[in-house]
Amino acid sequence: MTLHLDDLRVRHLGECHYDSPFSEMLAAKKTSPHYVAEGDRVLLEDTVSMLAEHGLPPDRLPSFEAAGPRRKIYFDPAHVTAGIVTAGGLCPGLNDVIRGLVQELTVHYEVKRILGFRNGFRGMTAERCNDTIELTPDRVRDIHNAGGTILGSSRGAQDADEMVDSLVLRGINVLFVIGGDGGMRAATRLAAAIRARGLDIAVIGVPKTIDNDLPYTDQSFGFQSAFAQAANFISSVSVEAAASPDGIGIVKLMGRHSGFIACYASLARNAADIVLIPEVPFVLEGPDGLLARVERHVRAKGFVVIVAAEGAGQDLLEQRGLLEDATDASGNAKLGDIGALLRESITAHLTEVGLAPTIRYIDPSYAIRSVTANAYDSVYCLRLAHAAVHAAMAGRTETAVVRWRRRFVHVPMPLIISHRNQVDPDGDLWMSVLEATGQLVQPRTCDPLDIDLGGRGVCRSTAVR
Ligand SMILES: Nc1ncnc2c1ncn2[C@@H]1O[C@H](COP(=O)(O)OP(=O)(O)O)[C@@H](O)[C@H]1O
Ligand SMILES: O=P(O)(O)OC[C@H]1O[C@](O)(COP(=O)(O)O)[C@@H](O)[C@@H]1O
Ligand SMILES: [Mg+2]
Repeated sequence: MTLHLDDLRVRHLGECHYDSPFSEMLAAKKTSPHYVAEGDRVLLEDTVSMLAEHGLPPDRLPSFEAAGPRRKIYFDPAHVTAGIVTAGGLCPGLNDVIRGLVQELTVHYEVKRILGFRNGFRGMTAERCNDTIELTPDRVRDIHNAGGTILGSSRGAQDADEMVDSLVLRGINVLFVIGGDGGMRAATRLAAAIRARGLDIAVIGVPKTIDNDLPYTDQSFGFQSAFAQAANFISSVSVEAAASPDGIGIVKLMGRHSGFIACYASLARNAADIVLIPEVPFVLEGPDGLLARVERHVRAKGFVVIVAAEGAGQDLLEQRGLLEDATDASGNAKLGDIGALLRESITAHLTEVGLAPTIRYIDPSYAIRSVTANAYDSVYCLRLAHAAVHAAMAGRTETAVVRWRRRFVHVPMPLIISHRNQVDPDGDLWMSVLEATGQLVQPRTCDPLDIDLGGRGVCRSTAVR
């Protein structure tokens, strides 16, 4: 999709007339390698060839508005009531973002009232109209020490008009939505309903996804903490598989349509022989199939470690009638169990060829996303929260704050949901995975002499990858 400068312009509620608390501090600031001045923009693309292809002068090149404080703001902070909602699956760092929003709103902008909606958008329905928590600096002081979200979260559709009523009822004029693709879709619809009624309410999104499936953002917050946790399970399964005769280690990791967690967790340990992701189809049978590859690994080095994203191989499950055509409350596809299919088909195949496999299968599931944010993600969450507050106070709306090529920028919300971020099979991440696992080459079988000498471990070097 080719984007033009105008596609990347964010919506404003109106002119900014109030002095911001940062006015003086910003007066002398200019763009530098470490700062983007408020009037400057950040390029969408970063290679010479992509930029040259546009054939445009620099000020017409597709670019994002820089995030950060403005000298003038739209809202009078004394008249702001802010709302915060967390939607969709959990992700490390949700509490860090909530805490950062509350601290920035109160400390610098001196906003007096902040309400957190309970249990996602559900808390914004007429039925649950009192489902809010008053958020104060005291209330949020220690919340980053726990995973999850103090507000709760949920899936399932809500009526946009009902949610607008709920905002009006509470006098909320600034709403922060921390959510994934579904949450950003809901926020976009909500913002459209607000616009249709001519209301002065800013809606700012902070994209959240452990799957890293939202575009126009560097790795989303919490992703690093989640894949670090996932990597621990790969280590466990590797140890188990290596210590078992004909050991088969399988780890199934979250990632519905995008295999980023599987890729990064595998690279973090560099212990996987095979990584399976939704973006790269594979077959089970035949000389190039997964089963033959697994057999070669087992014969070559005595064991094999497989990391599968939960969305991998769904076509194989469908062919076998193992896929129910169902969705969750938010309309997300319910997946078939690729881990079970691998476990069963590998056991059957290896038994048939005369091996005696020991299967070690781990599905850490929620254990990777319920953890607290690591230090890196905590910093990231805090800076996103600051950017979100600045954007809202400056009257931006239907806008997400993201980090793009290491700069914090504003992205129009419709772009964030325009497509899904996926691992590019032609990209350098997948190339790194192929290099690390050796999936490009066939595993070499051991020298018969090695085997005679009893060394199942003899070939456990990179030489047999
Ligand atoms: N297409 C949509 N239009 C409006 N609201 C949506 C849409 N998709 C999801 N939502 C709402 O957003 C919330 C979170 O969505 P969900 O897909 O469960 O998680 P996530 O935000 O993590 O992707 C749910 O309450 C859901 O109803
Ligand atoms: O929380 P649920 O409903 O069990 O869904 C699990 C799904 O949530 C995720 O963790 C994240 O999905 P969302 O970003 O849509 O919330 C997926 O990796 C996983 O498939
Ligand atoms: Mg989602």
